[in-house]
Amino acid sequence: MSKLVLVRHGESLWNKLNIFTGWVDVPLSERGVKEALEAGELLKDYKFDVIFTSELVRAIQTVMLIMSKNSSGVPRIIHDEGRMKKWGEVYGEHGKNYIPVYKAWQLNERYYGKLQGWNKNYAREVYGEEQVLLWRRSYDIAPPGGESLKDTAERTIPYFRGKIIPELEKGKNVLVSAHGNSLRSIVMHIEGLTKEQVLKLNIPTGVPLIYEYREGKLERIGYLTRKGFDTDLHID
Ligand SMILES: O=C(O)[C@H](O)COP(=O)(O)O
Repeated sequence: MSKLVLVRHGESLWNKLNIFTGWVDVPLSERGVKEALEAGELLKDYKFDVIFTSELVRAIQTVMLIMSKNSSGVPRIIHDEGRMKKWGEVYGEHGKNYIPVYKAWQLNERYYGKLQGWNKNYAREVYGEEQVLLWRRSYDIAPPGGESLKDTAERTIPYFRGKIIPELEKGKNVLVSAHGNSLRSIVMHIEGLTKEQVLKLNIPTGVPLIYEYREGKLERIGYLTRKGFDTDLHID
């Protein structure tokens, strides 16, 4: 049996300012750093064999802060090409003692198009509460020039099935660091949620969501909190 741990990055500087972020590459806020360290504390005895993160710095920071508390090994970013790949090779015994970290644009946040950089309250004033909620939470309504959750799923799910599931099948424990909406699309897929249910699914920042992989199936264990497991997905 292997484990899958999904984590949404800690609060970013633009989450704090309530600004649509999408693919804008902004870092964690101080609170986000604390959230990531706290997630690391909760996960400190988990053994990870492989790590996946989006290419955005807030997800990379989160996973590295988590791993700074973890004793399973040293995370090492795997680069695909050029000098970064060649000159980053490791020789000798430490060549084996690391946890590979794969960065994938497919796990990036939903592309928010023309809304990137807009304050969410200002967007509500201009377009109305209901419209903005549909852009943020509906399954197939895309924000202007951006991706709907369905569009996002068209890149996250093939990656999840093609790269992440095979690691679980090999018996590896996997940590994935990504974003509110890229994770909503993955959780929708794992849990078989309907379009109506996904509208109400909000994934909290920095709280690990744990699954166990058994006989080809992912079984939810729950959100790992200081008080133990919260088994509810909180679709209200
Ligand atoms: O991209 C963003 O602004 C956030 O990461 C997620 O935003 P949302 O909660 O509006 O989908």
